[in-house]
Amino acid sequence: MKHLLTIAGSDCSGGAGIQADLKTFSALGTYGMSVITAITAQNTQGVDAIVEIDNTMVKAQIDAIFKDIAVHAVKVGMVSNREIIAQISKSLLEWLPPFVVVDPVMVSTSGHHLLKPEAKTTLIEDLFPIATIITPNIPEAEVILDRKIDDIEDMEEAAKAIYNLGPKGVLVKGGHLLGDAVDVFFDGTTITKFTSPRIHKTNTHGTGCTLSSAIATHLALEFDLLTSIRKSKDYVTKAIDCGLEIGKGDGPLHHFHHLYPSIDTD
Ligand SMILES: Nc1ncnc2c1ncn2[C@@H]1O[C@H](COP(=O)(O)OP(=O)(O)OP(=O)(O)O)[C@@H](O)[C@H]1O
Ligand SMILES: Cc1ncc(CO)c(N)n1
Repeated sequence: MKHLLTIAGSDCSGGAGIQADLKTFSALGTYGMSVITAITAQNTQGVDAIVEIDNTMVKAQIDAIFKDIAVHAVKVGMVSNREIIAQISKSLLEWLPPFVVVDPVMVSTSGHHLLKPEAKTTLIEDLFPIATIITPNIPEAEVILDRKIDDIEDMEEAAKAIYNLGPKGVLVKGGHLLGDAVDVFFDGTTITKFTSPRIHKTNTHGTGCTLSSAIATHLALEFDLLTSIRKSKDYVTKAIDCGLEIGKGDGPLHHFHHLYPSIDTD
């Protein structure tokens, strides 16, 4: 049994954040654990309120887990502010989990800052260099690089430029473009594109959280990086396609363990 840890924010409506991560870990047959960095009051329509957790409590949660339980991979999501980011970086450098997937969550679809704008530099300097892979969506890649991304060629250039900020791999996600959902990966030598047909459904709340947790899970299950991305994209595509009609806005994904019977969980 592999043990997965998410360090992220709570989404009380269960579609994104910690809740999406834990559902993904379970659906893929692993044991999930969580360090909560912030509590959000949100639903399928938007974010109403955010409370950040004190960084000493973030440290205490991380230490409580690592001093007792082996962690086979970590996913980092919403990290809110500079103090929390610096603490996570310090703690991960101390405990050294084998894989760290960083989803640089910044602004919710409804326009709320899930990362304080002044914390962007700390995110880049403290977390990118310890990441096995980082998974920005197009708006996040634009903020990281301070440039526009309009097409797949721009995504390729962005993946290469973000790679120079220190992660071992960069996946620029194409959910925000039109046409097929194309994600672009760069590992320092080769660009690889992952394409799936765009699903015309509104239940896409939490796609990014789900993809990054699934990548962390497949890495823990000892798949290589490219296979982990491919299997994770397949998981997200199926989970969107399963179509849950929950809430009045952008609904959540359906995490279906019986779609993935082939994963050996011993
Ligand atoms: N309508 C869609 N049909 C098929 N795949 C999609 C669709 N929307 C997003 N994806 C895929 O879902 C994954 C997440 O990409 P996306 O760009 O939506 O991330 P995100 O914006 O971080 O997600 P979130 O909604 O959690 O903030 C990518 O693999 C992307 O290609
Ligand atoms: C807690 C949380 N993390 C990440 C996202 C981005 O999907 C969100 N909406 N909420």
